[in-house]
Amino acid sequence: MIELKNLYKTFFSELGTEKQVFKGLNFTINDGDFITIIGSNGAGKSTLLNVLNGQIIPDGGNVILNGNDITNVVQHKRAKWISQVYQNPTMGTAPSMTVLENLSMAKNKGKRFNFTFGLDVKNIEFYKKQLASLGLGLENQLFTQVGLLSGGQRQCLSLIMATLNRPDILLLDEHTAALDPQTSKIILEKTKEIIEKNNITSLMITHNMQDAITYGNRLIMLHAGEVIFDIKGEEKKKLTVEKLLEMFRTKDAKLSDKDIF
Ligand SMILES: Nc1ncnc2c1ncn2[C@@H]1O[C@H](COP(=O)(O)OP(=O)(O)OP(=O)(O)O)[C@@H](O)[C@H]1O
Repeated sequence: MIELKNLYKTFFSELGTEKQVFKGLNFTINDGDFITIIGSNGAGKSTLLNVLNGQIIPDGGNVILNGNDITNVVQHKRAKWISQVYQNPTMGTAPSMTVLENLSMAKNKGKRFNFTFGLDVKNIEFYKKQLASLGLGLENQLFTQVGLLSGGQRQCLSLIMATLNRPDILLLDEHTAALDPQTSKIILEKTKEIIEKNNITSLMITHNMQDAITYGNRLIMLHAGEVIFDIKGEEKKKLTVEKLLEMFRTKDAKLSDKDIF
């Protein structure tokens, strides 16, 4: 279980303006939750993931993982339990290394560097099986440099790499937003399969409301750094885009549709 307790975070721009993103956010993530996160630009979605992965240390409040306070644990130490796939397919993989080398590196994450990691031949069949299940031909490109792959292939590889060692928490920051609809669907389905099969606690940011409804057991909407909707279980299963929009419109007359798109 992850508890975010009374979180505060303010950013200061170079021009001296300040942006208070969180002002006392409380939020609990249960083991096995697959939470989709929607909300307008600047609502605090990425900041929330960055507080979880340790890239951003909050100004106030605590991040508690299974009863342990990890608020000030640095990002590289959290990488043992937390994996992330980013929107940009160029992040999360090393372009000048081959697919096999990237996979080997991910498999050995957190272990001491050793000079044979680039020759992880014993796992080739395992990697091939993982890649073949995507249906994008990556299993035949183990010795191709990652920089030569398409964005979709690279994002698939990032997903496989992020989940090879079954992280405790998987963070997905609009990881299919830069892909064509067909590839996006393939990766979302694979994401769902990996998460469900391994029961990985996951948070996925998306601007696609239908995807937010289709995937996961829980949907939250962030607005101005607050969770204004937290929809779970049966209620989530019955949700439609129209219902969600209606809930949003009736929540606060000051909000408009542009606040969620
Ligand atoms: N490092 C930073 N320095 C200054 N301001 C920042 C920084 N990171 C985020 N912000 C500001 O904090 C606010 C929240 O940003 P965040 O990236 O969390 O929003 P978001 O909900 O993910 O938005 P989007 O949908 O556009 O990605 C925004 O106004 C953003 O400009």
